[in-house]
Formats: sequence, C-alpha cells, structure tokens
Amino acid sequence: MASSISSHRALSSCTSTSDARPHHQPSSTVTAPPFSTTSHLDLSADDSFNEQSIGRVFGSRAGDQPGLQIDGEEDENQTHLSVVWHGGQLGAAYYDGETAEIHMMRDSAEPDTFTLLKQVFHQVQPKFIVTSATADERFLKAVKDLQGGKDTTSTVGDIRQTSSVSGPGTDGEPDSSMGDNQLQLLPSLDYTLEVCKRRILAMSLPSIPEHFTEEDRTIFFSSLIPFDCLCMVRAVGGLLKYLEKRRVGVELEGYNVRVPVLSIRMFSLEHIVSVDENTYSALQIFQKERHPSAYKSAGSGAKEGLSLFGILNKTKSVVGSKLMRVWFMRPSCDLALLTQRQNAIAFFLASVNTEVTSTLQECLKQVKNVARILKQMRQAQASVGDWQALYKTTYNAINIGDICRAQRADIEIFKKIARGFTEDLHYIASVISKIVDFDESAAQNRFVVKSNVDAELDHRKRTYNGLPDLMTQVAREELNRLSSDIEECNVIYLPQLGYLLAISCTSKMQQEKDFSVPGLEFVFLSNNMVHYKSASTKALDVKLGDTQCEITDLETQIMHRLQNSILERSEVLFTVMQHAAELDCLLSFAAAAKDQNYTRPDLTEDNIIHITGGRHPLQELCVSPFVPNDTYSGGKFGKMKFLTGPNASGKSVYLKQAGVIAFMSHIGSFVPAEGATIGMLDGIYTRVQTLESVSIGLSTFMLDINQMALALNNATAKSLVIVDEFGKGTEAVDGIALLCASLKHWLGRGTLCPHVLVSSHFHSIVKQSLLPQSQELTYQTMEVLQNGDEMVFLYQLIEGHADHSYASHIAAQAGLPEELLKRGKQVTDLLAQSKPIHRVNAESIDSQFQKCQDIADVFLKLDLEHTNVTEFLRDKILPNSQ
Ligand SMILES: Nc1ncnc2c1ncn2[C@@H]1O[C@H](COP(=O)(O)OP(=O)(O)OP(=O)(O)O)[C@@H](O)[C@H]1O
Repeated sequence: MASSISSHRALSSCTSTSDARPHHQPSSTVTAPPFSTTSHLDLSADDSFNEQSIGRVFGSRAGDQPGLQIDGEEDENQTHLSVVWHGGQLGAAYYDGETAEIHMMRDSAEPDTFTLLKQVFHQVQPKFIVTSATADERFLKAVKDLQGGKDTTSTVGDIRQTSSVSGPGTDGEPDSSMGDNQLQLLPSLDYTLEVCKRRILAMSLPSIPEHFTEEDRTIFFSSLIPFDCLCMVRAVGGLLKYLEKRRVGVELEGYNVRVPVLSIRMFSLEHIVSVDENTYSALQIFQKERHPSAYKSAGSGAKEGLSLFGILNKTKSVVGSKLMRVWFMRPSCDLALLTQRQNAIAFFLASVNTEVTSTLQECLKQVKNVARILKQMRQAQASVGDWQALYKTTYNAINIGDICRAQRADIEIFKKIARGFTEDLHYIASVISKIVDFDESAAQNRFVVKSNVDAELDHRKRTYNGLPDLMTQVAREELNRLSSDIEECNVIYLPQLGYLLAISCTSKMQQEKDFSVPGLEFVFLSNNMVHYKSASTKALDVKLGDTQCEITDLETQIMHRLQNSILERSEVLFTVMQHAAELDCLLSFAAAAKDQNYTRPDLTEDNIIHITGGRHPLQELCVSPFVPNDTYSGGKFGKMKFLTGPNASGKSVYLKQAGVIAFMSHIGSFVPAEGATIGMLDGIYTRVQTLESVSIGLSTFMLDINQMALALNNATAKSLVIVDEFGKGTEAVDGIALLCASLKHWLGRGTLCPHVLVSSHFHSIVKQSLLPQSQELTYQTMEVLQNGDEMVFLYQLIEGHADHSYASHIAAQAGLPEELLKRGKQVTDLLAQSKPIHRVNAESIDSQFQKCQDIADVFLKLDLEHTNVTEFLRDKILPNSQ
C-alpha cells in the first residue's frame, strides 16, 4: 500500500475543478505554495522605504501600469459652476469632477455689464452651470447668453435644465469656450443664505477628524471659507445642493453615499491679463490637432499641434501639464508672482544646478494625479495600481521635499515645498510600505497585507500555507482506508462545497449506484473523478472553514483602516500635487528656455514694451535663418506703430511676435529675444484672422468688426492691441474709413493710447495723410531689395512706409499665368497715373464704326408707315438681345 501511495503522484498534485472560481484553497499538494514567499518585501521590520524596494515592487510586473488608468479622462470629470449675483457683487464656486475639489471665488464688484462673469466662464470653462431660478433677469440673461442657451428648458428632478445652442456671447462676439454646456436652474430656496451655510457646515471633508463636534466643525470651516462673502457662500451652498441632486460621481451607488468633496480652495481672477479666445488662436497659443485615429474620442484624442503651449510644455507629470494649461489660461500682471517664477527658472538654468534640475525632473515623472485615487478611496476602495501610484507619488514627493530643503531659501517654490511637504508624507509612505505587499498584490490583483502587520491574519495565513501538507496527510489516510482497486485519491477544496475527496473512477464504476462507497457520501462526478464527503473532510470543514475568504476579509478591513488614515492626512497630498505641479511647470519653462535660447525679460510697472532682437517662437522653428526684429512701444517711442509693406514681407509674423513675447512674459516664461523690458499689461487684444474665426460662421467683415469692437471698448493705456489688415473684408473706402476712425480714437487719448501695432495694405492712409500727426504714431515698413523685377525680402523692420503691395511679385511666385500678371501690372500702372483703363478684348475702332454705319443705313431705309417698329427693332437692330 505504501508503494501504491508513492507511485500516485496525483495524490500530491494541486487540483482545481473550476478555473473560474475567484479563489480556491489548494488541494493536497507538495508543489510550491500558491504564492512565492521568496520575493516578499523586507520592509516590514522598520518604517524605512527606499528606491530599491520601489524598483523591485514596480519594476517586476511588466503589464502593470498604474499610471495609465490615472491619467484617463472619464465622463464624470466635468466642471460644474455655480454663480450668484446680488447687490452688485458676484460670487462663484465650481466643482472639479476630476479632482473632487471645490474652488470658490470671493465676492467681487460686478456691474450689470457682467465682464467678470464672462471672465469666470472663460477661465473655468464649465460643462454645467447652475444658478437660482429667481435670480435677477439681467443676470439670467447674461448667463444664458454666455452659456449660449436658448430657452429650451426641460426638467430634471426639480432642476430646470436648459440645453445649449452655441452662439455669440454677451457683447455679440463669439466665444467658443462657452459653446457646449448646460444651464440648470435651482429653486430659490436652495440658494438662501442660511440653508447654504448649513449645507456647507454639514459637508464632510476627509481631513475633518471624526471626533470633531459641531463647534469644532464650525471653527474648521470658518478657517477655510470667508463666510462674509455672502454671494460666494450661496454659490457654494447651491453647488452642493446641485451636486447632490445630480449625484455627480456616485450615480451607481446607494442613496446614502455623498458626492465626494475632497478639498476646498479659493481661486481669484485678480491680476489676470485679459486675453480672449480669438487672441489665443491668433497667437497660436493653443492648437489642437485631431488624432488621426477615428476611434479616439474627440476630446481626449486631440493632441497639441504646433503651438506655444506645445513648445513650452515640457512637464513630466500630469498635474504639471494641467497646471501649465491653467497658467496659460490665466496670464498674470502680478509682478511679484512673475518675478518669483523667473527667479526659479534662472536657478534651474544655472549650470551649477544641472544635477538638482535633472533629479527633480526624474522624481516628478513619478508624481501621479492622486486626487482620483483619494476620490476612489472615499467612495469605495483603491485598486492595486492605485496603491502603487500613491506610494510612488509619496515616496518621490519626500525626495523632492528633501532636495528642495537643501537649496537656496530665497526661491519661493522651494520655500513652499519645504513648508508644505510635511511629516504626514513620511507617515503615509511608511504605513503603505509597512502594510501593502506589492508583489503579492500585483500577483493576485487584490490588496495583500504583509506579514507582521496583524497577528490574526498571520495565523490564518500560516494555516493556509500549511493546508497542502494537512490535505496530503488526509488524502493518504483515506487512500489507505479505501479498497485497493482505488488508485488515486485527492483532497480538494471548493468554496461552496468545502473539502472533498476526489477519487479516480474504477472499472466497476459504470452507473451512479456503483459510486457508493461505504463511509463516503457521493457529491458529483467530474472529469473521471468521483467526489465525496467523508468524515475527515467534514472535520476539515469545521476546523479550517473558508480560510482564504477569511484572509481576504481581514485584509479588506486592514485596507479600509489604512485608507481612512490616509484620507485624514489627504491635505498633504493635495499640497504635493499643487506644489509639484508648480515645480514641474517652472522646470518646464527652464528646459524650454535652455533649448530655445530664451532670455529673461525685465518686468516693470512702467508702461513700455521694449524688445531687442525679438523672434517669433514658432516661426523661428519653421524658417532658417529667422531675422530678429526690435519692438519699441511706450515712452519716447510712442505707442502706435503703423506698418505697411509688400505681401509676404513678414508683417504678420512681426506683429504676432510682439504679442507672443508679451504673453510669455505674463506667464513668467523667458522670451525669444536678445533682451526685453515688458511693462505689466492688463489685456492683449487682436484683430487677426484665424482658421477658427472662419469656422464660427460669421462673415469676414462681422468678425473684423467684432474683434475691433472688443479692443475699442476694453483696451486701456496698459493694453496691447494687434491689428492685422483690418477692413479688407468690405469695400476699400469703408475699410479705410473704419480703420482710420479706430486709430484716431486711440490717438486722441494721447499717452493713454494703448500699445497699438497695426499692419495694413491701405497705402492711401499714409500717402494721403489720413491719420493725424501725433507723437504716439510711427510709420514702419519691412525692408525689401528690388532689382528690376527681382525682389528680395529682408524681413527687417525699418522706419518709413511702402508704396506698393508688390502683389504681382507674390502672384508670380504662386505660379499665375504670365498673361494675367502682365495685364495686372498694366492696370496698376494706369490707375497710379489716373489714366482710363480700356478693355483688353475691345473691338477695333474700324469695326465698331462699320457696325454703326450699318445700323444707320437700316434706319434710313425704314418705311415708318408700313413697318411694325417693334418687330423692326427686334429683328434688324437688336437681333441678339433676346
Ligand atoms: N523675421 C523673419 N525672418 C525670416 N522669415 C520670415 C520672417 N518674417 C516672416 N518670414 C517669412 O515670410 C512669410 C510671410 O510672412 P507674413 O505672413 O508675416 O507676411 P505679411 O507681410 O504679413 O504678408 P501679407 O501682407 O500677404 O499677409 C512667413 O511665412 C515666413 O516664412
């Protein structure tokens, strides 16, 4: 018998009857335990954690890419904006579905022109807008106009909903940022102050400890929210109510589950330089290219084309890239803030700091958007990938903190990081490292706890690991007991059925009645193996139960405790994301400045724009060599430049270059110039035709006028206005008149004239001196060398003006037929000399004379008494006129 046991290897094999079972305990086995103990992390002995362990944990699973899921955009990751206007004050709050944060804007003075409201819409780019159904009519109209919605209200619960139809904004000009969104109106009760306050105080944030009393909570919230901003408080309260009704982020959960709000922050639109959609497009600040694959969704699939954002965005982290976009959307005229950014960039560019720079960049690559993970933890539980991402982020944040603490204390971002990356980070990294068994978690695709964390759990695991030996022993005993014609006996475990004996069919076992074995209860037959319950397997059921399930349950409990303790310290993780993103943006600006040879502009409160050797950051990548040009505006140089020059001589590029350099200075970046002194601007306005503007559907002239109106109505002495070929969309005389009127309007303001750069092909404005003489006005042109018909563009800006557009030269280059070009030139010359222009295909004088002679002869022969005159005229004189 003993020999028969040893000859049956099946006795010691691991048996699984159903591969689809979520977890099964091993059958009697002598093979390796279900997961290897050799690769366990040995970090449990103390609180230490190191890069080596991270490499081992994360490097070992090729298919495991936790970062990928974090970066994905979900449908629910939308922005929901709530606005309140009362007593000439505007308050706003928005919920960022991606980070589950609420951002609030303090009450700000807002007359019924609603310019601030427009700016809020532009900055926040909400998908959903909510306000009180009984708000002031003027305000509701402004919101609807901005939202682009017509009154097609429908009802969602008790929320009135208006679907959007894109159209022009409040001032009549189009604003594509506000096209695809929805307006929802809540009952006024949801916006009353007291109700809103109560709703805010009842909000549960993960950073509020559970033991807080009502009083503690009030003090806590008072430190976060300025309750004296009544409109803002109402906006937040209304927003919370709306989120609850819409059940954002918890649609599929039970009704007791709250919309996750992880953090509250303030946002401000003070010091923001006004830059409208058209200017972003004209200056090629953002440029989306649709992804060539039709299967990629439009929103997330679009990639950045050739644009300023594309050049400057060298961020390493998702949070960095996101903040970079915000910086681009919110250029600032806060001199102190911009100087801080410049100081940091200068630090990173210094050659002695190269190593610090590259180490920080390496660390930033590992900083993930943990807001989504925290949201996940708050609602349910984090996945294995989430735990890995969170640990990586925390570990690298600690490294970043250490590096920054060792640097110069006068760099603001280092100070912020040194202050903000607190001990809580060490705590989080240490508990994760101590508790989570990353190797096993990845192998089993579930949260697995390390040994020495929980005694009960360790005990269960030991039992579980000892199961194979025990089961082998039971199987051996049963085999000895059974009749000798049974050759193979296994002990297996099935979750619903418990422990079973699996015996190989013998030749006598043909029908079900043959399966009965004394002392065994038949259960089922599968794969030529008959399964029984025996006294010993029942004893195993009682003794061991479902060990695997119990282990999983215990580990899940531990995970929830761990999640809660991390959520309590989640504020530090938001600080990490915020400051790491800022650091990433600054490093990105430094990298771009180094690659593209940018210099630090001097920023000043003086109202001047002085650029020496300026280049266009995008054009210089496309043409070689690129010719740099100076721009001097303000002070003794005057504030208006009127630029004429042949077609394709570089006027548009020059104008845009000044605009882009000014813009770059206002986001804190270095600029493509030998040197620059840039005064703080309050707005950049452009009248430049773009592809986007064509697609809006307004006529070319309407767009011209709309953009010009925006500049005329809003530009101040501290604004930059770029006007490229205004007025060419209508009759020349009208175009000239409108352009001159606009420029005179600004010149009439004297030194309060904005910085205006105009290019035009209306040469008569210069020749006939249609603009008034003014110290502010200078005429400039692009230098061109002409040798007979040959023209060479030097792209060099000089004082003076051009006499011609030399359009025929460009036309020749474009390949127009010789014949056409000759005639064009002839007409131009005749016009210039004020001579009559004859048709090219006119008949000769002789043949015309002959025709007239013939008609006169016919008339002379006409017998007026007997001839029908109508027929005569029709048949003889005008035979071809019908
Ligand atoms: N500074 C420069 N250095 C080198 N090449 C330049 C420069 N500026 C412009 N160019 C080249 O000239 C081309 C035409 O420039 P741009 O469009 O500015 O001309 P324009 O004078 O505005 O023409 P139009 O009046 O016909 O609109 C550019 O695409 C670029 O290739």
